[in-house]
Formats: sequence, C-alpha cells, structure tokens
Amino acid sequence: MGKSVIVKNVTKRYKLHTKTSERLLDIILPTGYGEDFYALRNVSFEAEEGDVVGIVGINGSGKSTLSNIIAGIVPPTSGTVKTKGETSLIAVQSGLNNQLTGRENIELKCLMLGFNKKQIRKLEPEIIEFADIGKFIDQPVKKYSSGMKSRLGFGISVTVDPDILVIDEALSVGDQTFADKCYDKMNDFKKRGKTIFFISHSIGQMKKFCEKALWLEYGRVKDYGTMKEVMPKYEKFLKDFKAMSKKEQKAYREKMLQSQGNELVKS
Ligand SMILES: Nc1ncnc2c1ncn2[C@@H]1O[C@H](COP(=O)(O)OP(=O)(O)OP(=O)(O)O)[C@@H](O)[C@H]1O
Repeated sequence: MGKSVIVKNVTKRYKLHTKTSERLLDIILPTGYGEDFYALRNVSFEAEEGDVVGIVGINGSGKSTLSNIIAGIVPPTSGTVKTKGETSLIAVQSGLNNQLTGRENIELKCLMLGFNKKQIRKLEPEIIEFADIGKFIDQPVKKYSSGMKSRLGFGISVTVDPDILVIDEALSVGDQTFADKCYDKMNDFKKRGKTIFFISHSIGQMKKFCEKALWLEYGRVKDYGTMKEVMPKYEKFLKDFKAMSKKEQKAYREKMLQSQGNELVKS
C-alpha cells in the first residue's frame, strides 16, 4: 500500500469582518481587509491507500475546512496537499449548484471531473437510481431538502468512483435505509483499497467505520493514530469539555485560539 494523501504544513487563514464596510472592502481590494483568523495551523499528516480516517474535533476545529482542502475545493493559504488520484467530496453543504436541476448538476459535476458526454450518459441513470429522489431530479436543487441534496451528492460522488472520498456530515441527514446503502458503498470502497475521510458528529458512526482518527483542536492536529489509541483520549476530552460551564468553554476556546496567533477570537 502506498501513500495516497500527504498533507504538509497546511495553514488556512480567513479574514474576519466586524463591519460591513470591511467585508465590502475585502471583496474589492485584493490585499484583504479584516482581521486574520487561522482555521488551520501547520496541519501535517499522511494517509495510506485503504485508510479510513475519521476527522474529529469540537465545533470550529477546522474539520470542514480541512475536508474542503483535501478535496481541492478550497486552496490552503500555505502548505501543500498531495493526493494520488481523483478526490470527491460529499458534504451536506455540497458543491451542488442551487439554481440548476439535479440532472444538470450531475452533468456539470461530471464534466468538471473530465468525463465526456457519452460517459456521462452512461453514469447518469446509475446516479439517479442511487439518489432515488423521483421527479425532484428535474427540479432546481434549491427546492431540495438537505436529505435530498445529500442523496444526490452521495450518488454522484460514489458513482464517479474516485480514489479518495471525503464525507463531511453527509450521513447525518436522511433516513436509515439510505445511510445503510451509503455504508455498503463505503465498505465496497474500503475493500478496493480507496482512501476515505469521514466526518460525523456521531462517535458511534465513527467507531463503526473508521480505523484511524485525526483529532483537530482549533486548527491544530492534537493527535493522529488508530481509533483505539486516539478515541479514548478524545472522548475523555469531550466529557471534560462538556462538563465546563459556557464561560469556561469560551475562555478555553479563546486561550487555544490566542495561543495560535489569533487576535480576534470573541464568539
Ligand atoms: N469562509 C470563512 N470565513 C471566515 N471564517 C471561516 C470560514 N469558514 C470557516 N471559518 C471559521 O474557521 C473555523 C473552522 O471552521 P470549520 O467549519 O472548518 O470547523 P468544523 O470543525 O467543521 O466545525 P463544525 O463542527 O461546527 O462544523 C471556525 O471558527 C469558522 O468560524
């Protein structure tokens, strides 16, 4: 088994705006207006082919930012991501275009992945069958429920058969039958030596499915190893964190963020 993903010193800096004028200036001026906010700071790790890595961390730790960077949707501010093969992201806030219909989204996504018209005609029925959203396939995506979006996003991502699959909370919406169907597909991917990154608020789901865990804490890698090594430590942290008062949690967050060079950290 070779390396399939190598993430080296990835940092992601966003601009935070406290005033509308700052936000507008940031759009107009390329230098960027607003306060720097580091969503990821020097994140490095490697994954092998066939690894199923759960990304864990409390809200705002940078899990979605990292998923988007691995999938090549968002560029890192600095650092590098090397991937072997095609990567596909499935997220609740999926990369679907709201104005286009489901069918048009299938075409667009497949074209972006480099498929030709003939190949798309072959893939389309398979995706539609997997998504199983009936007549909604010809409706604009803005009319979909989050479950429907997830079904379509999942359908597209697994049918195009990527080498690396990134699943961000996509199984938290929708019913159990659909989730089971997705697990079957994911298990099939796993058996075929593909790499999967999985984010879920359900620790049960993570434990059931992942072999490795990457624990992010406010933008930094707190731990990376097997589920067995990392999860007991993470669960202990979660328990302690939840036992804190809101004020203590806020102070903890501010202390952590400040230690990473963030100045504007008030929630
Ligand atoms: N486009 C953006 N502009 C500014 N800040 C952002 C942007 N996207 C994310 N952030 C900030 O970066 C931090 C990490 O966000 P991210 O969504 O990656 O975390 P997460 O671990 O996925 O959180 P959650 O569990 O709540 O989904 C958060 O503090 C968030 O507010």
